[in-house]
Amino acid sequence: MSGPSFLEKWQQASSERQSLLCVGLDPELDRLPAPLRGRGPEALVRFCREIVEATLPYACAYKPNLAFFEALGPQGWSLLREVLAAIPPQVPVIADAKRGDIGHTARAYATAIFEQLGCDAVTVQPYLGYDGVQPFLAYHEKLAFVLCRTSNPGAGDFQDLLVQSASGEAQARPLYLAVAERVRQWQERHGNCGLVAGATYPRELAAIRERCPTLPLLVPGVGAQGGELEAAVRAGLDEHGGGMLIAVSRAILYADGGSDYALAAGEAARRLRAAINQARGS
Ligand SMILES: O=C(O)c1cc(=O)[nH]c(=O)n1[C@@H]1O[C@H](COP(=O)(O)O)[C@@H](O)[C@H]1O
Repeated sequence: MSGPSFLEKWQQASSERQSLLCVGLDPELDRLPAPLRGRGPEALVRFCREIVEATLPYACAYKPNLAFFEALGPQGWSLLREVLAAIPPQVPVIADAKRGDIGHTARAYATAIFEQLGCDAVTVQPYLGYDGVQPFLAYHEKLAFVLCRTSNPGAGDFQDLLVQSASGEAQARPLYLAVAERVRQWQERHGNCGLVAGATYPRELAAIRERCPTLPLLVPGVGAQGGELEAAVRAGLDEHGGGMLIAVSRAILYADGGSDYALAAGEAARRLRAAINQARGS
């Protein structure tokens, strides 16, 4: 029998901790705090585990970005597993992997992330269309966050291009809104979709929320990327004052570069949760 779904874990963790904060785990060897620097990959695992312990009271989810573990070489995957083992099973984990490929390759990616790593959700890109995402959605208890309007400076290069459906029925709209509309249709069929929308673009985030009133939104870009927290929260909330995860990595991980790093990370997470809740009006 399978355990609780991503949605069940997220709702439980979010309401228990009164939190929409998702802590991003993006560790880099040369950014480790002074007491751990130069002590090898095991120090990186220790760092992540201490960050998890310190932020746990304030987090509704964790989001390790696989790139930072893959960058460690052949050991990366097992180091990631050691980090994941420190996250209590009732707290959901989103593998930030930004996968997407032709169907049978996407199936292999989904197996790796959901069955081998045991993560509860994943980030995917929609460029290949439905059959590139469907293998992830086939895991009913998991969730796929589809990139919609990303947080980076080049986000608009493609995502803002105006597109029209081949039949010409719908009005031309930016590609990111066409993605949002399509993912809303996938959601009706599968029930386990979400969207990624950057906090750095609150206007676009609001347009996505308007078209997708009930889809879970994963919202990175607050902190190191300069996204304005209050504007993002207001733009992304659903009608129940939730429905989003504000994902923050560096502003928590590197809140202090000295020996107080874990304490400082916990304090940064506590403040972020409070600021998010203030913007929610709760
Ligand atoms: O999918 C993501 O999480 C993501 C999408 C996006 O549009 N922008 C974005 O920054 N991210 C990820 O979110 C994290 C942001 O990290 P910080 O800027 O340090 O909080 C990184 O792991 C990014 O890869």
